[in-house]
Amino acid sequence: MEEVRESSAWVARNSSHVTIDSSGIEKVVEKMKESIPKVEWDYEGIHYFDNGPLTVQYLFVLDALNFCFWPDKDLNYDHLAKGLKDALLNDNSAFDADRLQKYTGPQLRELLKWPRPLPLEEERVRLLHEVGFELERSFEGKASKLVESCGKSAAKLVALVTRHFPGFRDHSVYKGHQVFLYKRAQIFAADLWGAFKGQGYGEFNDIGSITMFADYIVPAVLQQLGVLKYSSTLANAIQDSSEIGAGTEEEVELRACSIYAVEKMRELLSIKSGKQVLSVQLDLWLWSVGVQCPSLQHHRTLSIYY
Ligand SMILES: Nc1nc2c(c(CN[C@H]3C=C[C@H](O)[C@@H]3O)cn2[C@@H]2O[C@H](COP(=O)(O)O)[C@@H](O)[C@H]2O)c(=O)[nH]1
Repeated sequence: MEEVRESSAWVARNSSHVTIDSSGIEKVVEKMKESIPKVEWDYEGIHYFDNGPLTVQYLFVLDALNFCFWPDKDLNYDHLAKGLKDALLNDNSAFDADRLQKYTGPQLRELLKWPRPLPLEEERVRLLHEVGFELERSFEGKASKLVESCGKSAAKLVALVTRHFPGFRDHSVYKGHQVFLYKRAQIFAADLWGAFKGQGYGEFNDIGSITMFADYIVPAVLQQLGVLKYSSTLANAIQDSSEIGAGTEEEVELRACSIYAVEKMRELLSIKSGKQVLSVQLDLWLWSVGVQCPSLQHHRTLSIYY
């Protein structure tokens, strides 16, 4: 994940609209260093888990669709995770590679028991087809084969996922520089690690190489904590819920500066606590804080990446 770290650091150095406040980082770390918040994966109890390959298939489908919930004010991540879980409990072949290639928008809605079109529904369906097609073509239809071929390396898994599945290639060109953010590919590795508790399909020797997952919740939490500071124009745009275009400087800075800031928090926390802290742990904590704060104002970008 060096390319994610390096390119995010480049954005942070050249940023125009978002700045990272090192005194804000110090304050947060000072408060956290005695007891590093440990958030259980699936603390919500909404994910499918059977300790086997079907869980891997479930998590891959989940993360293929893990983006852009906000345009429907009642929809959130929990509906997706729980909806896909119930679908699988009802029909354990629902995510077979051949079935994934055939879903239509209305069928996906029905599967998730959602009464109206999903945000970016056509894209969601297209990405499901892509996952089914490529799993069938290269991995015997099974996401578990994809994971098995990574030799317990999360970095290899992210590389393989982004190489085979164009929908996971979450990157941007910022001031002429290619920036890699890879939110859904990285969260897939983290979800495996969390669900399988670092064993079996979730065993990765390099889980520390994963960065935080640049979504629309964590940047808002970092801003509230005083870690990120926004220009007044950007702060107003977020406050007014104005849409921020995908690939704009503002959008890339919000995401890349979040990655860089969490890396800095992790480094400082590891030094101050004398324990190795993972970005995944910090992410899960920050995200859980954010989703429990209904008044949190986040940036609004129409994107298939997060
Ligand atoms: N950085 C980060 N972003 C995350 C997650 C998760 C869920 N991870 C689960 C896995 C195990 C745990 O127990 C978690 O439940 C979703 N998201 C993002 O949030 C946004 C949705 O928000 P809202 O519209 O309010 O539901 C959307 O961009 C979605 O992609 C995370 O962990 N980290």
